[in-house]
Amino acid sequence: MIVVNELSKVYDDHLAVAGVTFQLQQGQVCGLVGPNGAGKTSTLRCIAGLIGSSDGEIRVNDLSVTLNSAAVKRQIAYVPDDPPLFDDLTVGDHLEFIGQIYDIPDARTKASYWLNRFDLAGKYDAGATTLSRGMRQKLAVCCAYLADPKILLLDEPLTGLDPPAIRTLLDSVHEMAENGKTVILSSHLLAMISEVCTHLLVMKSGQAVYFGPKSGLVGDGVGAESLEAAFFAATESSPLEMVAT
Ligand SMILES: Nc1ncnc2c1ncn2[C@@H]1O[C@H](COP(=O)(O)OP(=O)(O)OP(=O)(O)O)[C@@H](O)[C@H]1O
Repeated sequence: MIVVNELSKVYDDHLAVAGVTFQLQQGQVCGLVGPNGAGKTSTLRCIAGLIGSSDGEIRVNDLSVTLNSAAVKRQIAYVPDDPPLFDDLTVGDHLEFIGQIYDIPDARTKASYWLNRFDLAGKYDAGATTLSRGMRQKLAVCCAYLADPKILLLDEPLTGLDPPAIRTLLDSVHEMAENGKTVILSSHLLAMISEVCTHLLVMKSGQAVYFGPKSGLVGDGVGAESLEAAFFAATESSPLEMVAT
């Protein structure tokens, strides 16, 4: 479970995240959307404990990200939009490394499973620097899945993926949620993420202009036929009008 309460992040004198509040339970998938510079990555990095928040509180399964940083990090996998792989390691080395540091039983078998699903098995011995952008993204997702975290933070994971990999990613996110994990998925590819999200957090200029179930923003009776239409409606209206209660 993730509880974010009045989160703010200031860089120098720039307010990147301005009092964002939301909660997610086990098994929920939250689509994090908003225009460029809205504060999505900053929010994810604060939750992952990679950068400090300037104000507010973040709790992960009842642990404070600030006070219990190490314990929280063990429960979270964060996949950034430009995964920082180790240049000197192969694809297989990356997964073996994750298997060792997280002490994962049957790590090799599980790694093979994810490599096969993401069509990366043929690259097992390839060096990280020889991978295409999409392959790097797939390897980072495989590493995150292998670590078997309770919480997955995926920052624009679809960027650079081919259509089969996008399908695999979306299917796997759905499966992760069914297995009780909490997932936050940031993306500009609204139509694609819409199918897997149970919740939406729409950000604009650092503020949450909507947080709530997807059904509160998209679908019958709420005015928006698609997440794209809802996105434009939410990001073009006043923040306070759209925050769910
Ligand atoms: N390290 C930093 N130092 C200073 N300003 C930063 C830093 N990182 C982000 N910002 C600023 O904070 C704001 C939010 O950036 P952030 O990367 O969180 O947005 P985003 O919603 O993820 O954007 P995008 O959709 O383009 O990836 C932007 O104005 C950005 O310029």
